[in-house]
Amino acid sequence: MTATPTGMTYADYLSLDSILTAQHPQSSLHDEMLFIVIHQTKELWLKQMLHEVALATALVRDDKYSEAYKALSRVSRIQSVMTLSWDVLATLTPVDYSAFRHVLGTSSGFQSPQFREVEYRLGLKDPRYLELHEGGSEGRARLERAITEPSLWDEANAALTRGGYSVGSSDEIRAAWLDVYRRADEKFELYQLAEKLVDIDDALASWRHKHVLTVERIIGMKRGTGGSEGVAYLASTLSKRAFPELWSLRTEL
Ligand code: HEM
Ligand SMILES: N[C@@H](CC(=O)c1ccccc1NC=O)C(=O)O
Repeated sequence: MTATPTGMTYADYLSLDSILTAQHPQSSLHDEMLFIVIHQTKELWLKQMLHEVALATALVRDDKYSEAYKALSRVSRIQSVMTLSWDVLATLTPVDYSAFRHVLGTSSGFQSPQFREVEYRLGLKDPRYLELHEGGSEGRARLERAITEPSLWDEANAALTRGGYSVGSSDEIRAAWLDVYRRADEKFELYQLAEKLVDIDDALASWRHKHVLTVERIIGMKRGTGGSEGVAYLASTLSKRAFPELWSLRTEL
């Protein structure tokens, strides 16, 4: 292989010096490295998901549906990889995790601004989670923007309005999407958009299921480091839906 004319190397391009020196285990225990790498990988995938969701939201706003489907399909494939990665973490045994769990202090997935931003950008805007992020921090500022700006679901419903539907209440939103599903042949652009959104909600629920199952496998019914009840709290999030009307309308089909 010849060098590129710019002199750019693999290590330069990927900032390997930064990312491969960013693992700082707080114990000398072997398995803590796995815990760190799994979580750092997750944050990189969340970053890519936010990048795709932002693009898809703008494309839906501009009625560029087939380009939006590409970004949305990529989001659900990333979610599949994240769900599969629970199987790697499940090799961490309860005894091996409890040996270093104390170094985590009160840190927790609760404090991941990117996870919450994904929820907010999709349309799941629960303001109670804002308080978990320190006022004035970069994460808090991002979440405040995300909760204010139109979500992917807001833009999908705005597309319905442009298509002549009225979407003032949840009942109207469900009735409008129900009509799209019943007339999928004519309304194929909106119909396909809706099914891409269901793919994402479905994949998010699968990720949540695997999280709660893996957590029960590793810490049983212990409380979470973030202060929640643990498994009971995570189980309570399983019914969350970013696009609830796309689920409830199915009873009518
Ligand atoms: C040993 C492994 C893990 C355990 C025992 C665990 C446990 C928990 C618990 C108990 C909570 C509730 C908050 C709390 O009280 O701390 C939580 C929240 C969370 N965890 Fe984990 N977790 C683990 C690994 C992971 C991994 C690998 C990810 C991401 C890939 C993750 C992402 C999250 C997120 C995003 C939340 C917030 C969820 C929400 O509010 O809906 N966790 N985790
Ligand atoms: N809540 C977990 C700890 C945990 O999940 C965590 C702690 C620090 C950094 C990342 C974590 N996991 C979720 O993103 C526990 O209760 O053991």
